[in-house]
Amino acid sequence: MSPAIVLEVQTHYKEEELLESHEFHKGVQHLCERGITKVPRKYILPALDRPIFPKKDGATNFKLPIIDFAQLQGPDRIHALKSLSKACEEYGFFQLINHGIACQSILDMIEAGRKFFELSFEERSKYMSKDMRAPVRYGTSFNQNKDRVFCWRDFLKLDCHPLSDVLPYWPSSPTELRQAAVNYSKETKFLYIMVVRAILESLGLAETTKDIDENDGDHHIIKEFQDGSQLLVVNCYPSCPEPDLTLGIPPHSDYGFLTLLLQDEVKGLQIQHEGRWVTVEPIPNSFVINVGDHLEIFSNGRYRSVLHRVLVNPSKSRISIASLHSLPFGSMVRPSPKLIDDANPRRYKDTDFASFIEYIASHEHRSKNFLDSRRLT
Ligand SMILES: O=C(O)CCC(=O)C(=O)O
Ligand SMILES: [Fe+2]
Repeated sequence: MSPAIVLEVQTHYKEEELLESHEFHKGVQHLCERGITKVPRKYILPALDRPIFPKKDGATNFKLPIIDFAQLQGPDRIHALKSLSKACEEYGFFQLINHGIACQSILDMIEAGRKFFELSFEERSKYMSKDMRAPVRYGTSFNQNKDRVFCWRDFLKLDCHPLSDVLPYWPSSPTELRQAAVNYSKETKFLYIMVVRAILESLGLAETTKDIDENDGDHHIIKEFQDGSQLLVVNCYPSCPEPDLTLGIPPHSDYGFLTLLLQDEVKGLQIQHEGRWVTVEPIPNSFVINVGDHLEIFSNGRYRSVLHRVLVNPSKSRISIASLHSLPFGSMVRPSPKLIDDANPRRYKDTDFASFIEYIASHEHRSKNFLDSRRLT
């Protein structure tokens, strides 16, 4: 070992003598409040899993497809649906602009989320829970009960369905959090339903939105979407002294139907595209929307649930808010029969939310393993 590496390892050890292992379960924000200046070993990824930061002058020109929600609702819907379908097939992701949600609702939600992470650890820790189905859950890493290497993120998860049942459990501090999250969850749910309608239409499952309302057939399913579950996840990624040794969230795909993600102005989200990691540039007042595992299954593999991960920043902390939407807890997810024929045989087994929860609770995180377990070979 070179003297420089020996010195680095010694420094890591010294700082870690001050930390006991249970401290890692208190979260990254807590570690930063303790004043660490090095990433503890618990967070250091094996060399091959570490991110490579794009060189300043080597920034790629990657642009995620942009879908204009106003265009989707207007006379040019057919054209917008084609772009939507192309984005879901080729990227699994798109940015939605002109979505109609008031800027103030978005700012209020981000601000309330940020304030939650500024509370004292004692206050935050009231919401820690190992129960994956708890209506509110404050925690850290990806799956802190299973992860061998921790990741550099703390989270607050708020179950939103049905709102009247879960609301009394949500944090009462900061005082504005409940109201901001109620408004935000209702508005994102409405937007989600509108996007689902467009997605069904783009898959050729209805000629027009009007048919979706009138035909019972496959489209009583819209009702199922309306009754579906919604989870708000406030992700907090404190600034990190050695961002090239760790990740905010390791590569994963989202399990549900669609995720509507709000990122603040600090970039960090990367998606896997054509075999490389590309950074999603934040567009102010837009949503990043991605296809989840359930939509990949429902579309029989036509729309892709794509791996993504989060880089952390050496000087800025970052907040993102993911609104994860799925079918109701007990519903079966299966390829739509209309998308299966001789040329496109069924490619996935039926699945339900309960088996997903069971799967992740008992497996260490590894990329797309849940979806892989549902594939018919
Ligand atoms: O923070 C981000 O940009 C992504 C978060 C994410 O992937 C998730 O919450 O599933
Ligand atoms: Fe995700």
